[in-house]
Amino acid sequence: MKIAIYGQYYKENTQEIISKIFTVFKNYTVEIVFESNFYKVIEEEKILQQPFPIFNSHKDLDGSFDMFISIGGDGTMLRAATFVRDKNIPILGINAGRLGFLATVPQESIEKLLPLIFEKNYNISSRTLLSLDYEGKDESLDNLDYALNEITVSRKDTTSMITVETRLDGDYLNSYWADGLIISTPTGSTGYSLSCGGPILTPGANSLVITPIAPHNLNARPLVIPDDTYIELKVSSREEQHLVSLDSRIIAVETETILKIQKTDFKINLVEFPHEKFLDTLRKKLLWGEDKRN
Ligand SMILES: NC(=O)c1ccc[n+]([C@@H]2O[C@H](COP(=O)([O-])OP(=O)(O)OC[C@H]3O[C@@H](n4cnc5c(N)ncnc54)[C@H](O)[C@@H]3O)[C@@H](O)[C@H]2O)c1
Ligand SMILES: Nc1ncnc2c1ncn2[C@@H]1O[C@H](COP(=O)(O)OP(=O)(O)OP(=O)(O)O)[C@@H](O)[C@H]1O
Repeated sequence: MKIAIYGQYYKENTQEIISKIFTVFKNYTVEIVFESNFYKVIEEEKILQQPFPIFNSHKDLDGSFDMFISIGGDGTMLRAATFVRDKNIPILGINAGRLGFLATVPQESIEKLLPLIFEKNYNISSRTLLSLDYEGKDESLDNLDYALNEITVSRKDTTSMITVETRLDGDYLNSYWADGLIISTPTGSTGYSLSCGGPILTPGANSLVITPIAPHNLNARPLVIPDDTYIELKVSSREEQHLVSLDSRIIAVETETILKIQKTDFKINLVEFPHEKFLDTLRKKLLWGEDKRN
């Protein structure tokens, strides 16, 4: 099995996590390839007993890889998706972070759960993504014009609200007067959208959520729409530019630009183990099980 390993940070517990992974791997035939920046740091820390091959960018990943292991929190998982892109390589998230909604394997369970990938005892949770297009698209996007969690428009360099004219399949929906607007996938529904009052969607729901950020149209509420809807947003503002975010990445765009948002034709596959399924994560991470009355 050929496995890519990626992490954004080296912290005091990274060595222990890598050592647990290697303890499992030594029982199987595994070809390990590290992401180059992560490899540089762990080499400096001298925790590897032999050299390993590296990959530098998404271009170095191909169909020969069976699995992509992300060591970190949800932010690292979002970055992992930018390496994997449309390559269909399943991503397994080891949670070295805090919440770990997407990175579902706790450090303590590495030795128990990792062997399951070799026994093929896991499910794939396919996640919908959103793509962004507009005339004069920013080159800095470097083809990273899609989001696993959400695409958001928001105000820039002003405390004044922006107006977000919104069309669904060409039909006028509303002009939100707000700090911004979130278009969220089911995956992103437990992220920013949730903080703004949006509903939680299970990963398999074929829907998207449009959630305004602090709307002054007090009647405006989060709206669930089919995920094959073609969404157009046009922001008006006192400023010349507004912000557009795709997950953790952010760019400035001229106001009055028509932003075209739709579902991508590929998905990101997350590895899901028994007992670490979405519904378990909901109860554990959003503390639903903490109400002692039931
Ligand atoms: N007010 C908010 O809630 C708010 C504001 C901005 C961004 N975000 C979220 O943060 C994401 C970017 O992550 P980052 O690491 O760069 O920022 P960050 O460091 O500010 O982390 C944001 C938090 O959101 C959590 N998170 C991310 N994706 C999630 C998901 N799908 N379900 C549940 N929780 C999730 C992370 O665990 C982390 O605790 C964005 O995609 C957005 O969803 C949330
Ligand atoms: N490779 C790693 N080794 C050890 N700890 C890590 C590693 N990557 C991340 N962490 C820890 O997790 C924290 C958060 O990481 P990350 O930015 O990936 O997630 P996040 O978006 O903040 O989400 P979460 O709430 O899940 O932590 C880091 O500040 C660090 O403490």
